[in-house]
Amino acid sequence: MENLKQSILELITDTSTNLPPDVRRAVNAAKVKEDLGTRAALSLSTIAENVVMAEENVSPICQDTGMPTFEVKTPVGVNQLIIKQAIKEMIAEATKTGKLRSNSVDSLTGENTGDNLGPGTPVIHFEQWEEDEIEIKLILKGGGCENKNIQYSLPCELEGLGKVGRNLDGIRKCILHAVYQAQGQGCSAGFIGVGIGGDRTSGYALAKHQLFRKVEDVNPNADLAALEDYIMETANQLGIGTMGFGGNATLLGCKIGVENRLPASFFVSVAYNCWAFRRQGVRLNPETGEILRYLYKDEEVAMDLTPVAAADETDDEPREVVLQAPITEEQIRSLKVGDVVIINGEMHTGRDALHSYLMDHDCPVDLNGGIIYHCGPVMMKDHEGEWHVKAAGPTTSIREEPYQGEIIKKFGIRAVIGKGGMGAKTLKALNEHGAVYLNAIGGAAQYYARCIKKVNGVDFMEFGIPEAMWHLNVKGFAAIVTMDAHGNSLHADVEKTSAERLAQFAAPVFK
Ligand SMILES: O=C(O)C[C@H](O)C(=O)O
Ligand code: SF4
Repeated sequence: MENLKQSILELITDTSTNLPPDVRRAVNAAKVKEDLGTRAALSLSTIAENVVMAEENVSPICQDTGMPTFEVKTPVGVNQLIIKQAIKEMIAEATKTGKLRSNSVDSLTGENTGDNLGPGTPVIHFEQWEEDEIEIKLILKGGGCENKNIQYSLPCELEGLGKVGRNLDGIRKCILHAVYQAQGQGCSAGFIGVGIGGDRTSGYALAKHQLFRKVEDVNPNADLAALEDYIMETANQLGIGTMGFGGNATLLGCKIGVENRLPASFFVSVAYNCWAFRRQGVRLNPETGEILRYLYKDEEVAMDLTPVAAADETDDEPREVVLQAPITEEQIRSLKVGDVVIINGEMHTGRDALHSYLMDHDCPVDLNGGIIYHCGPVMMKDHEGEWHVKAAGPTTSIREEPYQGEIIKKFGIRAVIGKGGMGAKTLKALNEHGAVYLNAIGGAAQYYARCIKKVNGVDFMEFGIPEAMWHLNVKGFAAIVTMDAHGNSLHADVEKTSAERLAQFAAPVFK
């Protein structure tokens, strides 16, 4: 097994940095579905560019490299302990070289282990099989989309859809609702794996397992194949679109599996995966551990980089405004939902640990007129001790909803950058204190890392790399105003219209 470790490291690196061909085909097809010049089409363009950059730089597609989850199958006689040890060592190695973000956090103390190892991480499932080769599959599913997983216990009642019975039509309603409730927060357009039956634990495991099916494969069960087709057709009529900006491409894949259940239980479990659908697999020689072939590399697929809107093709080109930090209240009040802003100057990262801390502490830097970026980057230190950004896309902002309004007020913040939008409390604070919410493209971690010209400093390293407060000098950082200082929220609008559309699918479809 002299090649085992190298093979596992290659698998981890490839999974994190190189989007598989079936996923690329789905993203390319989504771009064709969107109208030229729309926010959704522009976002898909950025996503495509980001995928190319990640492959070229051999760097993470998204900064959240997720919970590494391995599914390993071994022939009888192969020592699984050796494989387990090699996986752990190579996870730590890939973290050291910036292919993975340090993502393993002690749930009680909040301490980041720094090497992606700890109780429960990485996740490794072993199985024995009759075949001669070793198979290792890996999925890197980020936390933002993981948070949008949902489990339904039937029968139930769902707003807009009415009664949900223990039958195929009830399952249909749950899946549509699952896509609706994710909105853009799990970095739509997304993929879903659905598990029907099982118990609460095995139902979710089944749902996640469906994500290992190729995007294009057809369900062998005719009823489920019909349901998958129906969901693909219908979910894309909800109008949520890429990043929840509205649009025609909301769901890129739907795979449904079924297991038996207990008489008292009927679960429908849905695993939501963002567009940055990073999963790969290899077959290994059981003697040497060398890679015989990859499982999800049927052909090379280039990302569609054709421009979505030439300047003269659309009449209502979004207004582009250049902002230099610190920003004045007057500048902020002149912005409207839909404007594109290009930011130059300093911004500060801050996410869950920082927001909670700032509620009852001072801030080490002056945030007056400043910009907070909801971001947990991948960072590397060079030999001179200087920090470099390896990946830096936005994180889901709604988690900071309990704090954001008060933090804006307390520190005089003028702009909050994140993804997925925020709620009514923040919208009110934006209006009262003269601030805006800017949506960056989730998952576009290479695209944004390129805009960061210098790391000015860092505070709160004790929170761990993703949660620390990084002070970043940026140039040409583009984002879209999706909540302005006048009470307008694109997110509230899309949520309302998609809820209305969801309700149109209440009538029974399957017997
Ligand atoms: O943790 C992150 O950086 C992002 C997360 O995956 C999210 O989608 O919110
Ligand atoms: S930021 Fe978006 S693309 Fe990245 S892991 Fe989270 S949900 Fe996925």
